[in-house]
Amino acid sequence: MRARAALPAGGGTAVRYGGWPLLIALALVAGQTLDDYALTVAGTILVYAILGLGINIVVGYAGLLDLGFAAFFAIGAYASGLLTLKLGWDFWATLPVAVAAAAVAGVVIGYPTLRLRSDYLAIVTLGFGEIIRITVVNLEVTGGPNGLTGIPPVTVGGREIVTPGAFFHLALAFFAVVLAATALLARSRLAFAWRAVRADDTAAEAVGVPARRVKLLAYVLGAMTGAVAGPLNAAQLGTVDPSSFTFLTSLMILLVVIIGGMGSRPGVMVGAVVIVGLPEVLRTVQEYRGLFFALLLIAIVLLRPQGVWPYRPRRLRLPARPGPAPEPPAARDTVLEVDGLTRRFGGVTAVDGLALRADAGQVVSVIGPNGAGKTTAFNCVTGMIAPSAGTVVLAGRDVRGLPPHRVAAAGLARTFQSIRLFEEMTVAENVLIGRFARDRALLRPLSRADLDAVRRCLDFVGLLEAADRPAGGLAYGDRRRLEIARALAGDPRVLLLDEPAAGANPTEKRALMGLISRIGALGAAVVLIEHDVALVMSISDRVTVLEHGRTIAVGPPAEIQEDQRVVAAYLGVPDDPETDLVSEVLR
Ligand SMILES: Nc1ncnc2c1ncn2[C@@H]1O[C@H](COP(=O)(O)OP(=O)(O)OP(=O)(O)O)[C@@H](O)[C@H]1O
Repeated sequence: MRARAALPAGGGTAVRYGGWPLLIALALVAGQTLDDYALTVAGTILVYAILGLGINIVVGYAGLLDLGFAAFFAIGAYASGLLTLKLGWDFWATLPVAVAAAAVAGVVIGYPTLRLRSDYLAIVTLGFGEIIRITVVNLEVTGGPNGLTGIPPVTVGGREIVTPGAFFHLALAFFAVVLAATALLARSRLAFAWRAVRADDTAAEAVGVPARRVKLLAYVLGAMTGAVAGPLNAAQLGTVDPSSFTFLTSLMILLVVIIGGMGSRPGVMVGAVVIVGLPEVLRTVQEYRGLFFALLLIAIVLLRPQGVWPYRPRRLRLPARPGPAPEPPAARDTVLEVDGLTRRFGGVTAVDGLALRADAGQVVSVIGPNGAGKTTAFNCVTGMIAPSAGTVVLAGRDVRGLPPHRVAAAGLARTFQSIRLFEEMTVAENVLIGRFARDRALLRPLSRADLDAVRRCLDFVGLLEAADRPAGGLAYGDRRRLEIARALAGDPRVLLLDEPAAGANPTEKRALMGLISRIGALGAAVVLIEHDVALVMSISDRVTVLEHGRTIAVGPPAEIQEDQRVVAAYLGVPDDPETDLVSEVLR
C-alpha cells in the first residue's frame, strides 16, 4: 500500500492546481486586447459556459438526460426582465428571484418525474421546455412573440455595463462565481452520490443513498445554476426573445457537455468555446457554415467520444494508517426479527408467513430450492418490495414499508444475487457509497471518518491494494468481496448476503467462508441465502429451509441435515437412492 496523505481528494492536472485562476487571468488580458466583436462572442461563450455548468450537474454528474434545459435559461431571463421592466427592480435584486424561480420550477417538474427511467425523463423534459416556450409566447405579460424589450443595462458601482468589453468582464465574474460554487459541489459527498445513482440507482438506494432526493437535488441545483445565465443574457441584449429558448437551444446546451466531456468542468468551458465560437469562426465560409459545423461536431464526437476534455476522477486519498475501529456492540441482542412475512404476486404466494430471527454475531442461513421465495423474502425485508403482510423489526425498530435507503440507514445492509457494483467508480469509491447508510450528509466534503471507514472495510476484505482500480475491472471473487466491503461501510447491525458463493471456484468459496465467519466477530448478524449447502452447514448457527414460500424446517445445521422434509424438498423423492446422495451432500 502506497503511503498517502490524509487529504480527502486530489488530482494531477494543471487545471486542478490553480489552472482556473490562470485561465481567468488570461481571459482578463484577452478582455483588454480583443475587439468589440470578439468580446461580444466571448461574452456569449461565457453565458453558454454557465448554462453548461448547470446542465453538467444534471447530465454529467447525475446522468439524467435533460432535453429541455433552455426552460431554466428562459425562466431566469423572464423573471429578471419582468421584475426590471414591470416593477422597476434593480438587476442585482432580480438575480436571487430568478434563481429561486428556477429552483421552484425544478422541484415542480422534477419531483413527480425523476422516478422515470432516462428515456422517459428525456421526453418529459423536452415537453417541459416546449411548455415554457409556448407559455411565454402566448402570455401578454411576457410580451408574446416579441418578448421583452428595453431592459436597462446592469450598473456596477454606479457604472452602466454597456460596452462588449464591460459585459465580458461582468460575465467573467459571474462565470468565476458559478465555477467556484460547482467546484465545491463536485468535492461534496453529494457528487459521489450522484455518480453512484447514475451507475445503478437501485444498488445506491440499497446501500443508503436517498436516490430520489439525490436526483432531485441534481435537477434543482442544475436549474438554479443554468438560471443565472438568463438575467445575464437579458442584460447583454437588452431584450428577452422567446426564440432564444427553443429545443435547438436546449440541444446546443447539451452539446456543450457532450463535446466538452460529461462531468468535466474544464470540458464545459471547451464545449462552450466550440459550440458558440466555432460557428463564428466559420462565418468566413458563409453558406457552408452549417455543414462545416456539423462535420466538425461529428469529427469531435468520433475522435473524442468522451469529450475534448474528459472527466478525470480524483483518487480518494485514504489514510496511510488505520483509524480507530468502531466498538462492536457488547450485547448479543436479537437484531432482526421477521414475523409472518408474506408476499403474493397475483395468485403466487412467493413468501408465506416467514419467521426469521438473527442475533448479533450469528450467521443465519435461508436455503431452499429454486423459486422457494428466498430472494423475495430478502427484497421484502430490505424494503425493495412491499410485503403483503408481516412485520420486520430491526434493532427494535419496525422498518416494514420504509424505502430501502431508510432500511439501510436503520442498520441493514445487503448484497445482490447478481453483483451490482458501480462499475465506473473505483474500488474505494464503491465502498465510500456504502458509508451513506451511516452518515447521510450530502452537502459537506468527505470526512476523515468516511476515509477511515473505507480503508478499514477494504482492509477487512483484503482489497486495500486495489483501492484505486475501477470496480468494473475486478475478477469475480474480488467483485463479491467488494460488494461485501461496501455493505460493511455503513457499520450495519445485519448483513444480508444473497448467494455470495454463486459462480465462485472452490478457493474463492473457502476465502468467502472465512470472511463471513469474521463478519460475525464484528458484531453484525449475517443472514445468508445460499445454494451451496455444504458452505451453509459449515458456517451457520441456524438454518431456515423454504419450499414454495413456506418454512419447512428451522434449526441448527445438525438437525437440518437429518430432516427428511428438507432432503425431499431438494430432490422431491424421499426414500430413494438419489435421496441418500442428497443427504450426503447436506452433510
Ligand atoms: N416480480 C415478480 N412477479 C411475479 N412473480 C414473482 C416475482 N418475483 C418472484 N416471483 C415468483 O416468486 C417465487 C419465488 O421467487 P424467488 O426469486 O424469491 O425465489 P428464490 O428462492 O430466490 O429462487 P432462486 O434460488 O432461483 O433465486 C417464484 O415462483 C417466482 O416466480
